[in-house]
Amino acid sequence: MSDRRTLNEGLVVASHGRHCVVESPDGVRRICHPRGKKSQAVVGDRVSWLSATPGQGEEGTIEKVLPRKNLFYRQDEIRTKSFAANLDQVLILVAAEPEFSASQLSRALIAAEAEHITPIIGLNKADLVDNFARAWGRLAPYRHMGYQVMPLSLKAEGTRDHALLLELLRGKNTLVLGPSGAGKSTLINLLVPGALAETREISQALNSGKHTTTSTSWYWVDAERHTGLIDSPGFQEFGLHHIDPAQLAAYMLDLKPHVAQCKFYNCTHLHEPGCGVMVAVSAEDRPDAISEQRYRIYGDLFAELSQSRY
Ligand SMILES: Nc1nc2c(ncn2[C@@H]2O[C@H](COP(=O)(O)OP(=O)(O)OP(=O)(O)O)[C@@H](O)[C@H]2O)c(=O)[nH]1
Ligand SMILES: [Zn+2]
Repeated sequence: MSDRRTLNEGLVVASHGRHCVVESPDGVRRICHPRGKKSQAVVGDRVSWLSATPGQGEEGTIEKVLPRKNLFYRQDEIRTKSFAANLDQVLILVAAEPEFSASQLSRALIAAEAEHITPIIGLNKADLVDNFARAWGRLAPYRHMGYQVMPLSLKAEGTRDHALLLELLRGKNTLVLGPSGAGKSTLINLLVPGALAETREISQALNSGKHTTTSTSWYWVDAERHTGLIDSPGFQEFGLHHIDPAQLAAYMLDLKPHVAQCKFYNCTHLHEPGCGVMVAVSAEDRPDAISEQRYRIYGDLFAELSQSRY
């Protein structure tokens, strides 16, 4: 008997450990299993999949992952990498409180720059006036280096933030990242009401009985399925193991323009004479000065990434 199953295309909308949920162009979702190492897919991947052989129910197998535009790397726990593919932008959500970590924020921005994904920073809880002002001040270096920083008040009555966010996201695939308590769930519930509860149920059903780890999930904001929102846990440990320390300064947009001034082409910007980066640190008379804190983050990351190479 010949195998008359046909190859289909689909989008990976969730990953639960070994298996994925693949959505067909008609919107039907089914569980698919990767055939081998080469067909290990992540959320956002376009894949070719085969419908199930008799006896396997409605499930399918992933035969091939189609070429990716980009792949967003980060590290959840030690050694556990997780990613999303084919992103247009990353919305990094922080809040007036709890106080955000500049180091975590910088790591997320570097990961995005390394894959040519546009980052946007959202600062939530504008209603907490004093803390908001402080957090807004702490974001000054990021505004100066050209990032869009959006003030948000996601819990407030009214539709202002909703409309602004819809405009920002329209027609794009956006990964939402943020530390615990920043308002990620609030944001997703605002844009895709009911989605999170549904995901939790599916995840529990798939992992019946087992400890359910939250996983990366894709949501459609619009009925036409043009605007994708990807929710991904794990902002705390942001591993950048894939980044070459020699490239680090190029991914930090406040350091980048100064690198060209360095005397040595392989300058590490840590101790070399004639370093263009070092002279710009805290050079308050200059509009393109690098803040002490950002330079410290650079030094810490450089050491961390250099160590993981050996
Ligand atoms: N004051 C204020 N509180 C907000 C705002 N938006 C969200 N919150 C509150 O902040 C808390 C955290 O919001 P969540 O949406 O659960 O945050 P999260 O990022 O999903 O956090 P995790 O579930 O821990 O990952 C909740 O108590 C929200 O009600 C806001 O604009 N202002
Ligand atoms: Zn230098």
